[in-house]
Amino acid sequence: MTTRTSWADLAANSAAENVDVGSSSASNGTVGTTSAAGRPVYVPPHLRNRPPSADPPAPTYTGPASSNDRPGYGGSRWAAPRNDRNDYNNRSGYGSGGGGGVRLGGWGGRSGGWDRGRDREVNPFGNDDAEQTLSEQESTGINFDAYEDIPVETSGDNVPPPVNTFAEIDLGEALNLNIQRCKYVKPTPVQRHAIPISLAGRDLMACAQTGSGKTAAFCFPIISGIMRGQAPQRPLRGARTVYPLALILSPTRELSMQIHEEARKFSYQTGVKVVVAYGGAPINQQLRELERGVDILVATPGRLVDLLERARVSLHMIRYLALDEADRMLDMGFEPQIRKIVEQMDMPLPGVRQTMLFSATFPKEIQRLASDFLANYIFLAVGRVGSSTDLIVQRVEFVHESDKRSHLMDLLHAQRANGVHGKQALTLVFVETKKGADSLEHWLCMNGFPATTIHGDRTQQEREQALRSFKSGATPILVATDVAARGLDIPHVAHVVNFDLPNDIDDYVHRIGRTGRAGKTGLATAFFNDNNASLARSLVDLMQEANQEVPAWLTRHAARSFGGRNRRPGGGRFGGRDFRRESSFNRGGSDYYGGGNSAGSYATSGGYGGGYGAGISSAWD
Ligand SMILES: Nc1ncnc2c1ncn2[C@@H]1O[C@H](COP(=O)(O)OP(=O)(O)OP(=O)(O)O)[C@@H](O)[C@H]1O
Repeated sequence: MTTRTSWADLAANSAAENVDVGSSSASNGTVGTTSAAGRPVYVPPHLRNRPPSADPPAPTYTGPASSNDRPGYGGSRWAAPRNDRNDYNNRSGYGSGGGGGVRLGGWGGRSGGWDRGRDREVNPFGNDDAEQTLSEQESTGINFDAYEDIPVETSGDNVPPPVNTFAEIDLGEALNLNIQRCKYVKPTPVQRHAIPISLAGRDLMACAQTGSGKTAAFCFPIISGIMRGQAPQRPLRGARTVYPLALILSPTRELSMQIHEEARKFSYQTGVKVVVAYGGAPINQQLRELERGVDILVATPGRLVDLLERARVSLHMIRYLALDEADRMLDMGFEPQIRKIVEQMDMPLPGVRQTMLFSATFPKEIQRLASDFLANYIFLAVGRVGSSTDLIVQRVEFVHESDKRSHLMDLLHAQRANGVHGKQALTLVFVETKKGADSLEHWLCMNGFPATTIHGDRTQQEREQALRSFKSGATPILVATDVAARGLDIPHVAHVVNFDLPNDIDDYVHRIGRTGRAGKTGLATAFFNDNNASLARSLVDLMQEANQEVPAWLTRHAARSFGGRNRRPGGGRFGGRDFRRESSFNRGGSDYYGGGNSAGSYATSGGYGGGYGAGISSAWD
């Protein structure tokens, strides 16, 4: 099913909502797990990790459900099934089919902040008065029209319909208030589709443009699900083992920190506690934070494996698993660690937990791997790199290796002369190696352009300091390796320069996506030479899709090149398309993408109507 979506149309529907649209530039949360995140009040060990005392008594969650408990489409896995949409007020928890009206009652598990009798919850919005926050914050005015006509494609079995407004979805009052505090007036296209899918309890593989709000798309259903679910009874395995209910994995420390900051804002005063754990920072501090209680754990894979091996974290109670930048998490480097976490520890199986995979790119071979983690999932594709919107102007210039520095200098001088290089206009320069990053930074500084670097050889403290200095505009040029290519949401990045182009077109997509975010425009310049020949064809394809001007010399390069890994026929307007379309599922000849009903034949021929990963994999073996 392909639907056309107009954000402009949605503007009319959001009249009932009274705040202006804006990005979350209100962000001023603390970075990492500093003690400022909450002033601890002593809690005896036997009372730790217990649901807050104000919670109503609730039925016990007794660990992974039996196969009979696995819900099909239409109900959350973690709440009592709800047949009558009117009786939710009588229940302490309920499943949501998504798409209902605003409901204020029926939230069984939690209400209010997690600080009750324990830690004090620091206001991540930096302002204790919510009303004041709403009225006083300056609107940053996301350009919703920019997303008009964005192509959306969904496939899978019984896809829940999208929503037009947050008000249509029953996320819970406390979360709705935080959405307002973030100044999110209406859902972005990926949120319109992904949130109802997740609220319906479905597994999801979602591929949506950079900067289009994927973080909220997976955070909202998780927070909402934990809020409405039953208060868990964590096993008493060891006083020091903690049992998060949701796990969000991301490939880099900085991205984990950013997701943590966002999730803390979304979960403010909901009773849901978010903790982050990542490498390079003192583990003891993170352990202390975990001991104070955790519902949602945001982590990088390496640090999480460490915590699991020390038996300080158990995944036994995981109800929600989200992988951000999922294609990166499953590529060569990370896959063994991810498999260990997801398949070899004590995490509930696919179909028992709910799994959500998000990225702006989803190569088919990675989809194949990823589907091991999913059960009867829905594939969602929403646009690609500002594709139909031209949010990012892409320029490619032929620059010999030896001329790159002087060429960069020319660009920066021109920028300065044109006034683009003001305090708020930041330039992100991608290079291939850590050594190259240091040496370019040094050279820029020597030539009067304040720059800093972020790469894997710097200490975590240095990395964080560099990012802070760049974000604040104190050092308006950041020279980075691919460690900064994914996920980082830095307002005011006006220009991304690919000083060294990556070998993979998907990496290019993520890099240039550091600008032109949330409806804003940006510029991406790439230095191309003969060393980048293998990228030529996919670069031309991508630029054409995005209505960019392609230089004739690049088209000639593309005509000469053979494509290889980077040629992705059929990718079309999206960063990926459901690989099941071309797999053995199609052998029966049924077009299960035509609509919800045809999925029946898909399920039958594919043999996983029951919604289990094993069925999926056997179908292509
Ligand atoms: N509904 C909304 N209304 C306004 N702004 C939003 C909305 N949802 C998200 N945003 C803002 O859009 C920006 C980009 O969001 P986010 O970082 O989640 O993008 P992403 O899709 O994860 O990008 P990437 O692919 O680069 O990781 C953030 O500043 C976020 O606060």
